[in-house]
Amino acid sequence: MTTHERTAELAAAIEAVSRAAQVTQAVQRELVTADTLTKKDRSPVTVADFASQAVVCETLQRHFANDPVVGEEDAAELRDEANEPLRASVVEHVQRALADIAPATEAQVLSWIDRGHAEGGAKGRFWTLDPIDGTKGFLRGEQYAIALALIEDGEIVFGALGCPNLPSPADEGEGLLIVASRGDGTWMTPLIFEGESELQPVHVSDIAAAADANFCESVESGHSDQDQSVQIAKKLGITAEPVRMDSQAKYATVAGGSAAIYLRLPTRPGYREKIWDHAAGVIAVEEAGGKVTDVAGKPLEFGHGRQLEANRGVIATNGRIHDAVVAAVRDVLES
Ligand SMILES: Nc1ncnc2c1ncn2[C@@H]1O[C@H](COP(=O)(O)O)[C@@H](OP(=O)(O)O)[C@H]1O
Ligand SMILES: [Mg+2]
Ligand SMILES: [Mg+2]
Ligand SMILES: [Mg+2]
Repeated sequence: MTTHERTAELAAAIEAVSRAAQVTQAVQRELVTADTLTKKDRSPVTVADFASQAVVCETLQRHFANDPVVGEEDAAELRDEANEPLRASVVEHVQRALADIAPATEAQVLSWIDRGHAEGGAKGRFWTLDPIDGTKGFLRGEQYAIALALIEDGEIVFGALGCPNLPSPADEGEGLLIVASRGDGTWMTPLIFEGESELQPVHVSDIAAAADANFCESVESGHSDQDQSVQIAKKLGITAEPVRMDSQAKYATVAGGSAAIYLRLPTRPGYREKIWDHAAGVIAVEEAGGKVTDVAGKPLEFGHGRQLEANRGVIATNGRIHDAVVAAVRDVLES
């Protein structure tokens, strides 16, 4: 990183996300089997989700005791007597991930998960956490992310996005970790590494014509309208097939320049995007030189609580082609 601001946040976030990734990768190795998909068994991702949130919240609490966390999960379901086996599995994975810190008790694990209950809002400082973004990708053994961002007075100022199944930028280590700090830039490093790793700067693609873009979108047609995206791509003269991937790995892909467009087109009018599904990815793209708005071309507003109440959908681009993409989206959505 080039400046000396937010170095404490950087250290805490790297620790939190890489510890959480150790947990999610262990769960994927040990609990996700060929049967998981065919039996529609969601228990592995449930264990990984809760354990990841516990580990990130413990780490944040150790570094920034007073910072609230707006996390996707809470422990209510885990406290249910019927869920004793699930709870035991979560506690065991958290204990392993924090073995060098302290022997964690069940009560502590549940209380760390519950630290994610904050409401967010327009004033003050809070973290937002998606302990596993792309739960469907996790179960398929495809892309998922651990997404953590810091918001101050409604503005994202720092983000860390761990993508265990994206390629590492080094021979050492597994997975990709993207970090971004407002006004400073975006960097990448191996997500899990032995020894010291360098942060390398990340930049968006420099294409100037939308027709030359690769675009990415969700694997899930229920999360983003894939019929409309075909029409938008056609209008822009894009001939490349869409790159479909789960999670905020899409933002990482735009930040790193492998794609110049990420489209998320509303599938139903009532849905509101969640802040933890976007904050870390948005700052990664913006600080890499790109631009992010909603489908109407308005900036995303992170100061309205747990949801993006003032926005619909998302358009992320390399910046240079943003206006052309917004215009094409408007034409298709209005037709
Ligand atoms: N109808 C909908 N429209 C848009 N996003 C939705 C949605 N229903 C669920 N999601 C969100 O889509 C996220 C995954 O995004 P993607 O499809 O890009 O991988 C989910 O995050 P989780 O997997 O953390 O629950 C969930 O919050
Ligand atoms: Mg999510
Ligand atoms: Mg999630
Ligand atoms: Mg979810």
